[in-house]
Amino acid sequence: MRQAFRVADVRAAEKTLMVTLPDGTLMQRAAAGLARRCALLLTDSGGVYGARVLLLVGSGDNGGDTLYAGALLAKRGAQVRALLLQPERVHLAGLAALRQAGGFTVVDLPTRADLVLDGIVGIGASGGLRPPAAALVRALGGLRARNGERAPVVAVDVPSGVSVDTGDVPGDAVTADVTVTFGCRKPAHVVGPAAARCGQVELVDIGLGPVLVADPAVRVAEAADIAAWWPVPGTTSDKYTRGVVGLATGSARYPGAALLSTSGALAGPTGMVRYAGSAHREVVRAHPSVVAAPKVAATGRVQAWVCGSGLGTDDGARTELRSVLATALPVLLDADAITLLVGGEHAEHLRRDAPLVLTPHDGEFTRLAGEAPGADRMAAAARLAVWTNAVVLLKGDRTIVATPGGETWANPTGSAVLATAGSGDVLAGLLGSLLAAGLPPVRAAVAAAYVHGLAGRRAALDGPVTAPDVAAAVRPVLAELLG
Ligand SMILES: NC(=O)C1=CN([C@@H]2O[C@H](COP(=O)(O)OP(=O)(O)OC[C@H]3O[C@@H](n4cnc5c(N)ncnc54)[C@H](OP(=O)(O)O)[C@@H]3O)[C@@H](O)[C@H]2O)[C@@H](O)CC1
Ligand SMILES: Nc1ncnc2c1ncn2[C@@H]1O[C@H](COP(=O)(O)OP(=O)(O)O)[C@@H](O)[C@H]1O
Repeated sequence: MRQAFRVADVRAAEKTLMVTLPDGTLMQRAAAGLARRCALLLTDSGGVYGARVLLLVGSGDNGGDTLYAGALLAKRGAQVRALLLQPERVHLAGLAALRQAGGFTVVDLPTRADLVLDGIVGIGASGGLRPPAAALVRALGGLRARNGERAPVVAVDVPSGVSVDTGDVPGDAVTADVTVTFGCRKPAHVVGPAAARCGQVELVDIGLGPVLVADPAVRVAEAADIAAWWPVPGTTSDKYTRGVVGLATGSARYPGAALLSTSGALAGPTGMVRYAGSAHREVVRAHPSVVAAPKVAATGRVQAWVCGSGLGTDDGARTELRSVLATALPVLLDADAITLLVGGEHAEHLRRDAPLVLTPHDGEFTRLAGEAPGADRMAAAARLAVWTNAVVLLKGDRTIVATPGGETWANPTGSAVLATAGSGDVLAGLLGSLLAAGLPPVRAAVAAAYVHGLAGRRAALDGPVTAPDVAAAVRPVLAELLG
């Protein structure tokens, strides 16, 4: 598992560490790691010696890191130029080091650079980039490297222009090929549109770890976590002990949602899938292993329910939702079931002891919460989790999972190809299967989003992706993940 920390917690850790270290030590560590990564990039694209390196230098310590890293590259023979955003407030020792190593300053953006280091702002930024910095960022696209392509950009700590604690991108911002960050990841590296601006994120150890005692702002699961959590059958398992998931999904209007949620559930770890709803005949025809009935009330025992995908919002749908919420089982509410919660009609059922998981997209979130997720998606998901006492999976490019207890996760495997009708139904079925197999709801949500994202990526290898392709790709993804 990876973790990302808020700026205030990083600052506190830095302060603790600085007490025991000579001045400037952390900046030297940061700059050394940064220069190492830049040298590797340049080596891959024709060598460090003679390469043209452009430093964009703001007036804070982020600019200081950049100048020292530039000095190290200049010592290795790179032609290093620094464009200072506020020359009167530049990090003086950093500039002296650069000059001493043979680098110098320029006042205009050159037309050629083999590598650009973005040291305009780091974690000290507040608000969107100010006009001079924003104009510079806009002009970067015109820079060409020695191979004639767009000049590669390394962001120092974070791409300038992103909101570090929320992952929002409020205006112009750098789009980096690589982001070299120091001490720990920050939320902007893993959530929101900022994450996509970072390119490959590389962490330089500056010794912050032991003094970073705060809870992480957000966690990110890795393949090993998912493999360790994913339930697998043992020698004594039978179809019931593996868990049975119930699906109250689909309707006469949306029979496809029934089929897709079933496909998702069948790819999960349970030993049986029971379907309850008007599409019961279609479901059994397509998936003979499913045990189907027309209603929740007529369905045999299950260990968790998925309700809502394509269910509709009529009285029949209301009845099914009520039946599911009245059980003492874990319940996942998706799509129309979330819409049915609006107005508080089912409020008394939400105060249940058994786990509840909600999987809204932005529209459903807005309907239920009364406001859009906005710029801070982590905070928005966390608020809804507390308000509903549910684990909330807020869908998107970096799907967020938030618990009522304050834990937040960001999914790293998302892919825009998942933005296709019915892929959420597949996710709901898969997540429900994990719940029924006994996984704690937060792990079920994190694992389902992770595998669903990988399935989207895998399906995309064969061309344009539809929801059935995503469901079909879950199995090969799991085969690889679980070895
Ligand atoms: N923490 C650690 O462990 C370590 C941290 N390290 C490094 O320190 C960095 C943080 O440095 P920092 O605190 O000096 O802030 P930084 O990001 O350079 O920004 C401040 C400058 O930006 C300006 N500015 C602000 N907002 C702006 C905007 N919207 N648009 C334009 N300008 C804006 C602001 O101007 P002012 O508001 O003062 O007018 C001020 O001049 C961190 O990211 C990492 O690289 C490493 O050296 C080692 C260990
Ligand atoms: N731009 C995007 N990038 C990555 N994933 C996305 C994007 N847009 C949607 N998704 C994912 O696709 C799925 C869509 O779910 P949903 O909106 O419920 O679709 P449907 O209701 O049609 O099944 C979710 O898992 C969501 O996270």
